[in-house]
Amino acid sequence: MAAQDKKRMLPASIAAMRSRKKQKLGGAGDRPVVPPQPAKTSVRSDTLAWKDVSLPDRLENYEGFFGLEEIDDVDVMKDDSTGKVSFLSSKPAHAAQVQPGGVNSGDEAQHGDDDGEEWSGFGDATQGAAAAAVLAPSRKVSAALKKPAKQRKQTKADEPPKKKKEGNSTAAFKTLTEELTAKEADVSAWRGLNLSPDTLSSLSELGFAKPTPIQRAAIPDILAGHDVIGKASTGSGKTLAFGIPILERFLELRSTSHRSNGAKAPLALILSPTRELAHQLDKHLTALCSHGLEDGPSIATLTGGLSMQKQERLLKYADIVIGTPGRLWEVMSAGQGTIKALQQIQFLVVDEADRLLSEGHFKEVEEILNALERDVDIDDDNEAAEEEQLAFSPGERARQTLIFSATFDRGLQRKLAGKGKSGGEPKINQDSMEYLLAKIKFREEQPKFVDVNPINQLATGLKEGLIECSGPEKDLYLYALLLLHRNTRALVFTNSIDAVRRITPLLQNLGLPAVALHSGMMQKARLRSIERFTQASNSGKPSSSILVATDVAARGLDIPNVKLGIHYHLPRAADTYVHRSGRTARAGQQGSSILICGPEEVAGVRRLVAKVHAQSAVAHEESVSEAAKQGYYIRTLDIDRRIVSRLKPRTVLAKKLADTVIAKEKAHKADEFFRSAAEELGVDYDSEEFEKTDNGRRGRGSKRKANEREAREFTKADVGAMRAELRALLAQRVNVGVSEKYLTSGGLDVEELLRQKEEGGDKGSGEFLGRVEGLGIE
Ligand SMILES: Nc1ncnc2c1ncn2[C@@H]1O[C@H](COP(=O)(O)OP(=O)(O)OP(=O)(O)O)[C@@H](O)[C@H]1O
Repeated sequence: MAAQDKKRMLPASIAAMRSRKKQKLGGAGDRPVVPPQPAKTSVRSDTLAWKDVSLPDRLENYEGFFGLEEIDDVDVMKDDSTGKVSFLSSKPAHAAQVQPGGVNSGDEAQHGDDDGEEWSGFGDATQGAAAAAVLAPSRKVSAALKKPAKQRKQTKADEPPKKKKEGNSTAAFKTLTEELTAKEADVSAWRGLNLSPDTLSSLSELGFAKPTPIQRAAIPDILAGHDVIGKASTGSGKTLAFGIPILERFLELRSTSHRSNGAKAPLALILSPTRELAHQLDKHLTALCSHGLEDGPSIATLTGGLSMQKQERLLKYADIVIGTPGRLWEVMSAGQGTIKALQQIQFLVVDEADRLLSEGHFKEVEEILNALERDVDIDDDNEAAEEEQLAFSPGERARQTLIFSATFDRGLQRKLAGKGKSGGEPKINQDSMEYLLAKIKFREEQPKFVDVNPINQLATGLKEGLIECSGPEKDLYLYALLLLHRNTRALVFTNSIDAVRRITPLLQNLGLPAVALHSGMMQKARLRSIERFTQASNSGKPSSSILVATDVAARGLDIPNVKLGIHYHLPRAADTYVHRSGRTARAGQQGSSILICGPEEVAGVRRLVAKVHAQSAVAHEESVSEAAKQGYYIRTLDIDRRIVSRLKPRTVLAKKLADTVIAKEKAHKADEFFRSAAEELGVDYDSEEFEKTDNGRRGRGSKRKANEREAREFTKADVGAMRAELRALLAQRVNVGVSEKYLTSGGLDVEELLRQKEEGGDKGSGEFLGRVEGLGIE
């Protein structure tokens, strides 16, 4: 951009600055007091020491804007009557030409003479700081602000962040790490993988005596520099299957490279489909990298819901970057040099790859993959800097791509395993995993496909069963199941946020320790829920904790000792069933997965579960539907319905209470909304009148609306009375029909009932308990 162009644009930018300043100061009369300053002389704008301001890497939306310059310590004077502007500086720039008479000449002069109004910056600065936008030929002009450097709040922006120690990132996963920190183990079983002493000592401290099958199979291939697509059942240690080789490479580079403590290009980028999983990955890798290591890699986790500035700062100094696609793309697009830094990663990991493509992530994943390609976004004028940056990573090699999941689309699996049908290229569905794989530039033509569970996608310690009941009875059966698993960590899956919002208070009203998790919650509340859920039974003796969640909790979450997964709503797809069920029976433990189905859902769910079990058909080249036909038949659990029906009055009341509170909150919010809308329009709003009009409408949801209306009309006293009644019901013993022992408000005395059973007590009660606890399928 020629100096001439800058000069001609300045007046407009100053006008823009001036009008903003007026808004902020409320006119000249409100001008802040300017402290004494060194003598300043008038200089020409084009002779000032303008400095380039670095801009975000991607500027698609800036409409021709291609440069920004700033200047500090300059006062701008404007004559309101003539529009004439002059610049006063205490330290004229190298080439600054002081003008006789103190008035600018050149283009600025056409704005008239100076009448002395002093422009003193933008309100919170005592010294003016100006910045001029340098534009493309469209000649649009705008102005931007920057406080003088010395006045900028002393943030730690320019300092490398303190290295995160294990446990610092989010309290939510603290307990997870604590549980990881078991006793030191003999790690001789890892020897064959040729890991460094540092990594072995870390594994020993974590108590991981031997590699899991996916670790044993994938680590050598990754260390040998191959691209790897890894498939293994849920809870089988996939995180460390890619985490250990990343740590190995870090250690290798650390001992030979010029990596310093300053800003650097990251070594690995890990994409995660959910925020919770991203934070958990952080926790697992932090645990791996901080045990037994003096100076391990720095990890930055970029997820929505938390401070973007802080995450951007951490990113500058990170060796390993973990991110959800939305936030990562936001940071990449807005950052300065972020894309270039990320283009230098040596590992790209796509965790839970199939999920990344669903639920609206696809576009961002595609953008990220495009941007990561090295020939994209290279600024021609800046080739030298580019080369310098690329040279920064010593021994740089082409990026390795690692893709992991417990579930891959069957057709793709066959293809990856080299069993794909020969013949013409099939049309690739744009939302498919295959499409993603086509987008990724693997370093090898054929990535290694490592499948350690070709036959079984589900953990071996998992028991499955279903409970059949009518739709409206689902709450009742859920309550009964949870009562029967009183001292258990249980996860309840629903298909909607509304259901989580309804079921959580319902269970709480029934005295159960339920917490909610869904994507509509604030990020901090999400982490708090996981923390509460995780901590509840870490106190020593078993105690129950219940997480009611949408499928945001279905993938990857590694919460120890979850013994029961309940599908309150049926999973919509086979892979969702696998991942939901995979929250239990992890790392070789036992667990149960129970589906609560309406009568019309049973046939479909049987097919879905059979399909999951029929994965063996893929391995054996049979058709899945054939295998499903003769294959796995999920058992219906035999619950004593008479006993469950005795829990009905309390469940109905607890539901009514929960619905009342929700309806009142909803009404309050709607009322606020209409009131402020009416205010804006200048019309009267009468909520009762509005209600009457609304009542007149019939159609879908009118019964629900009628219930809501009824619930809204309950007074405080009504609600109080309902609570009292519920308390009384919960205090009553529920006769289990055949035993001296009862279900009470404090829950079920399972031990006592089981003891009775063992002692040959009443068979009926024991049957009820025994069948459900053991799922009747042993
Ligand atoms: N070698 C090992 N020995 C013992 N435990 C291990 C080992 N490797 C990992 N683990 C533990 O196993 C648990 C499950 O690991 P991880 O979360 O990596 O499973 P995953 O395969 O990624 O599961 P998902 O498919 O559900 O995401 C974790 O608690 C982890 O600490």
